[in-house]
Amino acid sequence: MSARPEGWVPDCGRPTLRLDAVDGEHHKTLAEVERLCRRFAEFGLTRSDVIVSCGGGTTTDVVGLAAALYHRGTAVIHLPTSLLAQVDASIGGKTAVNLPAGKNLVGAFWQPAAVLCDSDFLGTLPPRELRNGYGEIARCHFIGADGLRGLPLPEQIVGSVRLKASVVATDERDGGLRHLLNYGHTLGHAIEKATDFAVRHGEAVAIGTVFAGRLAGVLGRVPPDRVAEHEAVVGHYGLPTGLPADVDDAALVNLMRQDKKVTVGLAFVLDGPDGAELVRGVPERAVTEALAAMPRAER
Ligand SMILES: NC(=O)c1ccc[n+]([C@@H]2O[C@H](COP(=O)([O-])OP(=O)(O)OC[C@H]3O[C@@H](n4cnc5c(N)ncnc54)[C@H](O)[C@@H]3O)[C@@H](O)[C@H]2O)c1
Ligand SMILES: [Zn+2]
Repeated sequence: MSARPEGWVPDCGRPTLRLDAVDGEHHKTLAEVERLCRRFAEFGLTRSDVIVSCGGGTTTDVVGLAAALYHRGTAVIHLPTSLLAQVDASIGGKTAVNLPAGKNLVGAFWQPAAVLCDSDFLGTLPPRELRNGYGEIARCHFIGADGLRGLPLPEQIVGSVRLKASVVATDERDGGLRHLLNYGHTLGHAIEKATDFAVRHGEAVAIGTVFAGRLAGVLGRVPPDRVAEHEAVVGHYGLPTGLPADVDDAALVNLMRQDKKVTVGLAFVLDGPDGAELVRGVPERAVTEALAAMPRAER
């Protein structure tokens, strides 16, 4: 959460240090990690203590990395307060900060001792931030949790967390199955970069999910009704289904080539007869064709 004056901290019967985190991508830095660790040391925090993060995904990422590094690993509990952090960022043990060269370039795997998702926090979330979190919930439909539409929000959170936790339990270090969580993310990341992050992550993933369906259709991996289901699911959550007006298809293709899943050519997590899987070496022709057919937001 943004810097605030001293507020209420529950009495846990132990000496407690409360630190105000400064959130947002610009503060997801090693300098912020160092600032926190210095304060931990001044306070006398030991490895048998526990660090509690409370905030959106930028906060759980920074505090999680500080916890991973302090005394080579101190227990951390996350209290995520944005929908995106509840369904995604706080789960799975990835922590990271940004460098000028790119997002999340310095990090560590550090599993939280617990994650407590309290949907009451979401009552103050701006509508666009809420919708942003729905982008990650929407993509769950195609990677193993297809019954979340229409459920009450707490159940959607539980379903998304359960799915992510089960994938991470099978592949904690991102060696294979964890790729599935990147459904919709190849184009999503490209859209974020092409728009200089004016399109929020969850919105970009939503558009990327529609595209993943269309690309799977072009490649003959899924029938037309399954392609249409992508647009229907994303639209159901009130998320954008079309490309932003001003982005150039060729620029998007170039950005997608730089995706970290790619070794050669273009790679996507795509639906198919056996469910979603990572598909490498997707022909550029097919990508261009699917992009050209995407709906576009009006200028
Ligand atoms: N570690 C992972 O596995 C993982 C996964 C997905 C995303 N992430 C990271 O998560 C970050 C995005 O998370 P985010 O969308 O939560 O961003 P964020 O932390 O910037 O929070 C978004 C905005 O919501 C506000 N906010 C948060 N909780 C609020 C509340 N309860 N009421 C009112 N306002 C509130 C914040 O002040 C901020 O302005 C990115 O940096 C991304 O890289 C990490
Ligand atoms: Zn994501």
